[in-house]
Amino acid sequence: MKLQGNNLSLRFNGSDILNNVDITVDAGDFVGLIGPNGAGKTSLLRILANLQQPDSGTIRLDNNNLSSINRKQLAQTLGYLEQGAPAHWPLQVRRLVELGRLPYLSPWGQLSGKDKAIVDNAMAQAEVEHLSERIISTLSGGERLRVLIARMFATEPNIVLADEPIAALDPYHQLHTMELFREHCDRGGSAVVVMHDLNMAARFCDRLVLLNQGEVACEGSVATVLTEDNLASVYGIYAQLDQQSTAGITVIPTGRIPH
Ligand SMILES: Nc1ncnc2c1ncn2[C@@H]1O[C@H](COP(=O)(O)OP(=O)(O)OP(=O)(O)O)[C@@H](O)[C@H]1O
Repeated sequence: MKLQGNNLSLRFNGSDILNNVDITVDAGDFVGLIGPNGAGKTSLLRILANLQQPDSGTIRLDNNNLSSINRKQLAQTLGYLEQGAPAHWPLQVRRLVELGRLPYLSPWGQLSGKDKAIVDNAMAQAEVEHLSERIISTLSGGERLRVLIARMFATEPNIVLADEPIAALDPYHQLHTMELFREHCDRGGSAVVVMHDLNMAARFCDRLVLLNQGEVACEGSVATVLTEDNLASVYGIYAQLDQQSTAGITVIPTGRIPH
């Protein structure tokens, strides 16, 4: 599926949060959405997820306007992981992951054997089966995040939109989570993932979109976007780039540029 946002603009209290942003996500694409704090990444992701209406611009899913697609179909197609992975109710972990099947159930419908197998699989993929009986509010931040990743994948969405999914994870689970997104895209799905870890973005993403002050400062391949000039002008840092690293391009921030 193809998700395409054109000329997206958003204003809050008279300030431009997003200004004529274009973004295209094709089937199989793993897009890293990067940029400094306050650049507009979460705002853009929420617009793509149909959780926030832009002040202007259009979003199309396979050439259909997002607003013309029924909510159930949209809920089956778009998976969204909120920043900070909040859990609003003290639910048992397994029940929470089962909520990922809601977009497929009729009102008061029960989970089928197939639904339960998909939930089992999502929990196994995210390595959270051992937490199954726990109450979500008693989990650590990283554990809760992995449960919410399981819930997102339990929906079997075609397009996943994840806001800083690895920020609270240890290195093992960072790699594991990035591999889950990568595998999802290699199976023909697609992902837009907001990240501050430029090295992980460089290693796993096909393309990067660099936002700065609500505008796309640069987009394209990792090598196109992660340049010393872009890191200086957008992040305000000096950085060494290692192009020969076995992990792809690695970025070593070496200092702040005084402003
Ligand atoms: N409801 C709101 N009212 C007013 N301003 C808002 C609102 N939501 C976001 N903003 C502002 O919009 C700008 C972009 O916010 P956004 O959360 O999209 O940034 P971000 O790139 O995701 O940042 P971070 O990396 O810190 O998470 C920020 O300056 C923020 O303060």
